[in-house]
Parts: sequence; C-alpha cells; structure tokens
Amino acid sequence: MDLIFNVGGSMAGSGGRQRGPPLFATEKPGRMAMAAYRVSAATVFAGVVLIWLYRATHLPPGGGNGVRRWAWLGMLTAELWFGFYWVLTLSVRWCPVYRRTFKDRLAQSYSEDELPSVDIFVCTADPTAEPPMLVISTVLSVMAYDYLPEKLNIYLSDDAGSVLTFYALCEASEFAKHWIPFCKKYKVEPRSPAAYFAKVASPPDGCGPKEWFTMKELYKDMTDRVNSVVNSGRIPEVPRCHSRGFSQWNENFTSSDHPSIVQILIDGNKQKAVDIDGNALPTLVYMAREKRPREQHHFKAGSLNALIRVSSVISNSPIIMNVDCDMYSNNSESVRDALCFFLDEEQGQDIGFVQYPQNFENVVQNDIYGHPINVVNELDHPCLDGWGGMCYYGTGCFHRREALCGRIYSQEYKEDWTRVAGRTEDANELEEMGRSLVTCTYEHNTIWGIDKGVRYGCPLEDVITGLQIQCRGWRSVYYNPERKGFLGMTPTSLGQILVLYKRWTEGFLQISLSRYSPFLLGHGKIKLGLQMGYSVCGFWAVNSFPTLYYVTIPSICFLNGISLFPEKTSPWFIPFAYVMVAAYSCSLAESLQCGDSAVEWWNAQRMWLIRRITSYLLATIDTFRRILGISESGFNLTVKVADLQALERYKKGMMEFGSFSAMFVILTTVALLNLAYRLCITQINLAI
Ligand SMILES: O=c1ccn([C@@H]2O[C@H](COP(=O)(O)OP(=O)(O)O[C@H]3O[C@H](CO)[C@@H](O)[C@H](O)[C@H]3O)[C@@H](O)[C@H]2O)c(=O)[nH]1
Ligand SMILES: [Mn+2]
Repeated sequence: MDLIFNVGGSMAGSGGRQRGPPLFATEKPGRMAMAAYRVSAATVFAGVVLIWLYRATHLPPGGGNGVRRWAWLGMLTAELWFGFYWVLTLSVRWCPVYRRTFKDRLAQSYSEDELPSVDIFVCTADPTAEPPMLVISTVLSVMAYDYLPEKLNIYLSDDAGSVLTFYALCEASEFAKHWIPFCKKYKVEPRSPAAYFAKVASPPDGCGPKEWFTMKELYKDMTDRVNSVVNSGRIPEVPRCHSRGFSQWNENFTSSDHPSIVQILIDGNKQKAVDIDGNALPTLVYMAREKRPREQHHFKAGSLNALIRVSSVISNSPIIMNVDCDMYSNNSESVRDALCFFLDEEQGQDIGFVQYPQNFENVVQNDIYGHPINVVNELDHPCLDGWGGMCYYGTGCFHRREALCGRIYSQEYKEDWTRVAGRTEDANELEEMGRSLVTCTYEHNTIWGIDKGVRYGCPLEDVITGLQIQCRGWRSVYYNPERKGFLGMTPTSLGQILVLYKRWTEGFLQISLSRYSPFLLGHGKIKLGLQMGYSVCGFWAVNSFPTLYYVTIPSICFLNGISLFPEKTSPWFIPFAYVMVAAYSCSLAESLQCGDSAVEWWNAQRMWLIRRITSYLLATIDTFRRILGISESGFNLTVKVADLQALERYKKGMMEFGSFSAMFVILTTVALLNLAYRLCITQINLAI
C-alpha cells in the first residue's frame, strides 16, 4: 500500500524541557487508494438503495393467504438492516492510520533515569484451566523486558488464591535470576521460556552449548518440579523459597472463601534482589484478593482494580500494562515502543492508552475456523485508531494510570513521569497495607468499578472501560509492530469458538442497550465515526435474525414455488448481482491485502455465517432472558489446555463439533434446508 508519511511533533522548545524530535510517526494510505475505496463504496451504496427501492415498489398484493407479501416484507426488513449495518462497517474502513515508533530518539531524548517506571499486571483465575506453568511463563516473559529492572514491577493476581500457583511463582522468582540475564545477554526472543524452548533448538549467537544446555536443564527442572507439585496437589515440606508466604494457606482456605494475600516475592528496592550477575531484578508481587461467598468479586475487572490499588502503595508507576496469563510477551521492546507514544512532547499529552493487537500462535495456516485476525488487525483497528479511539481489549495494553483511575483530560495537566510511590522500605508493612486495600468490603460505597478503574457489570468490562476513558477526553493509540507484541492461545474447536463469540456478542449487546452505548455515552465526546466503529461489534447480535431469515425463508418459499428475487432477465436483477459481487470482491481484496490466503478468506466468510445464526442468535436470546431476570451473567474461562487429538484434527482442517450444543442443531437444520433447495434447483435445471 502506498503511504503518505506524516510526522507529528515539533522541534520547538517549550516550557522547562527542551522539546525533542517526535517519538512516533503516523502514516495514512495514499489519497488514490482511499479515493478508489470510497468510490467503490458509493456504488455499492447506490446498489443497496436500488434493492430497497425494488422491495418497496414491488410489494406483492395482499390477496390469497398473503404468504408472499409477508415473506416479502420480511426480506425488506432484513435488507434494510443489512444496508444500515453495511453503512456502519464503512467507519472501520474509512481512514486507517499506521503508527511507527522511534526508540532511538527516545533514548536520545530521555536518559534511563528519566524514563517512567511501569507496573505490569498478569491475571489468572484457575490453576486447572490455566496451568501454573503457563502463568509463570507469561510472568517471566514480562519480567525480562528490555527495560531497567528497577523500574519494572510485576503483579500476579490469582483469583483462585491457589497455593499451587503461588508455589510456581516462587519457583519463577528463583529461575528469573538465571533467565533474565540470559535473555538480555543474548537478546533472546521470545522471552517466555516455554515459548522459547519450544521454538528454538540451538543456542543463540555467542552462547556456548554448555551455557545453553545448563539454561535448558534449569528450565526443565523447574517445569518438572512445578508440574509434579501441581499433579500431586501438595507443596513439598521445605519449599526452596519463601516459606514465609505458604503459612497463609490453611485448611479453611478455599478458592471462593479466603482472606487477602499480598506477598512481595522479589523486592526490587532491596540490594539482595539481584540476579546471578549481580544486576537488579524487577519487583515481583503475588496477590489474591479476599473472596467471600456472599460478596461480589466482579471477575477480572475486580482483580484489575485490586491490582491498581495494591500497586499504588508498592510502586505507583505512572504506566500500567496488563496481560492475560495466556498471552506472553513476544517482543522485549514493547515497553519502550509504548513509551514513545506517551512521552512524545507534542502528541503524547492526551494519550490515555496504547493497545497492541491480540495475536494467536496456535492458529494454523488456512485455519478452518477463519479467525479474521489479519483483517481486524491490519484494517479495522487502524481505522478505529484513525478516529482517535482504538478500543481497549483487556490484554496487551499500556495505560496511563491517571486516565485509568478516572482523571478527565485537561491541557493543563502535566504528567510527572519519574514519580514513584512514597513507600516505606519495610516489605511487611507494604504487604499489610496492600492486604487492607483488597478486602471484599473495601470498594463498598466507592466509585471503584463505576468511574474509577475498570468498569463492573458487563462481560466486556474492558471495552466499556476504554470507551469511558475516551469519553473523558483521552485519545488511544493502536500499535501493531512487525514483531508481534503479544502471543496467546485461542480456542480451536467449533463449539468453543461459538461459545466465546456468544460471550463477546452478549457483552457488546449489553453495552449497546445500556446508557453506556457509544451513541449515548459518546455523544458530543467522541467522533461519530468512532461511535459507528464501536457499534459494528455492538450490533453483531442484531444480525442474527435477518441472517437466519435470509438463509431459511427464501429457500422454504422457493421449495413452495414462491420466488422472492427478480428474474435474471429483469433490470432489477442488476443491483442484487452488483452488490453481491462488489461486496465480496472488495472483502476478498482486503483479506488478500492484509495477508490472508483466498482459502482463509473463504473460511472466514463461512464462519461469519455460522456465527451469525448460532452465537449471535443465542447471545440475543440470553440477553433478553437476562433483561427479564431469567438468567445471570458470569465469566466462563476459555479453554487453554488443548485436547491433543482434537488439535491434530484442527491441524488437518477438520471441523470439530465436540460436545452437543443447541448451536449445532440450528446449523444442521439450516444446512439440510439449503441442501434441499440446491437439489430442487438442480432438478429444475436438469428438467429445462
Ligand atoms: O474471575 C476471573 C475470570 C477471568 N480472569 C482472567 O481474565 C483473563 C481472560 O480470561 P480468558 O478466559 O482468557 O478469556 P478470553 O476470552 O481469552 O478473554 C478475552 O475476552 C475478555 C473479555 O471477555 C477480555 O477480558 C480478555 O482480555 C480477552 O483476551 C484471564 O487471564 C483470566 O485469568 C480473572 O482474573 N478473574
Ligand atoms: Mn484468553
């Protein structure tokens, strides 16, 4: 794609600090490319209007039993919706922007001492669904960021309060003393040991085989120890590290009923906390907030807010980054990249958060489930960014603490990047203070979860939180570097994928129907294009009924000798054919341009249809049940441990139906109906 280069920032001096060169640049597609897209969109729109006109002017008479008339009106309604929805989707194609950072300039403009400290939050919720080895590999990957260790603080929130996860984290804190210097010395990537040893089979440049094998053995030993403890469920009598922490678990302790635990495993402020080369280590903290059966805990949002408070007494960094435990850092430079945005003197002032895309390492080539990752990452998100408001995804995101904690943007506000917690040196005291901030009752009668921290009460707490931050005047940025910032796992069986989408669709629909809908909350505060951009997902659910109608009623009518489309010879056939051909060719071209293969595009189209008539449909039904008070919302963790046989089938491109689900009944019915329709058409053609 041809890009227009547009650097922000200026060289002029301002205020106390000499204004340096811009730390990031923003690129836009060339004018010709944009104009071509807009012209083709305009012709499709003309086609859509003609279709509406045809439906409106050719309404069948109401005589007889009126079946054709009703079916026709249904088609008109479905097509009105599709047309409207298509107009909404234009917003996520309109003006993409692509960001580029200049880390060398960051280094020139700021000494290491002047750089802000960063708090990193990792969340886990269940040692069975999220094995401790997975969790600590993610933790180690962020501990090993290429950044001053004194300025890195890693917090693990364990919503299960599992002693097994705590044990694994203790092991990780020891292993880090070897792993971090190894990574830094040989510039190893990725820095999750699990991912690294799974991908790399020989020593990095400059590293002798002996050192490499020693490192590998250390990792293997740790894995064996952790897995054996996890399998037996018992902590050895004298765990090698931090015996102090283990005393907090007693017989009465369960995952849903326990007091708060805050344990500083590595205190970066202490001289003792050094790696094997004598360099400082990042601070590492374990936190399990108090849980009581009768108290609401608000799932992941609750744990993020607890982390915000605990970290405020221990490190209080101006930047907060959070990752899910199943998303490791794949790029050791991500912190510096993100800082290029926040620290840009000219354009960084109003940036509230920097979101990295989600990428999945277990998605295979020509993936049968057509994960639309490339188009979303290369086109949809750059467009949201173009409207000034990439959404917050809940993982792989760097926040300005102040913005996350509810501050309204004002031009006068100047961030103090070097501020730290005015903390005491005594770790016991800090832990005690931390524990008191994460009790069940702490948030009662406060604005936590409403106007402060991550929002409560919606399965998509992250999206709504991001929207709220934008409505307070902050801008957000999307950054998609060549070397992916984060890699995670996504479900690879049809049943699980549909359930996941159902959860997201429900969340989006809930937002759209609430007073937090982008059109209400964002009115006058964010751009219309961005409101529309949010609504593309917000209205996923609404697509279900028109789509189900479109894939069933015309076939049923046809089988009964009723036609709902113009004859091939009629001029009205042209807009139908044009809209279909133009829309599909455009989407194919986009997919290819974003790096998909034609097969992947095809698979993605199939999945769109499947999702619309299953996940979206059930999400809509469940949302209305909830509104009527028949069911309650929750947070079902996605599966992270793959069934090996299912994985093999996935790699071979076989669709996995897995367990029984109502969704499959809908799918099969629609498929059979359309098969009958096909057979009927073939017979008619043969007869002719
Ligand atoms: O009570 C809970 C439930 C979940 N989590 C954590 O939340 C994260 C996300 O859960 P996961 O099961 O992996 O959900 P995904 O479907 O993969 O999550 C996607 O969708 C979520 C919103 O539905 C976002 O919060 C996530 O960032 C996004 O990756 C994980 O680290 C969990 O440990 C908690 O900490 N406490
Ligand atoms: Mn996940």
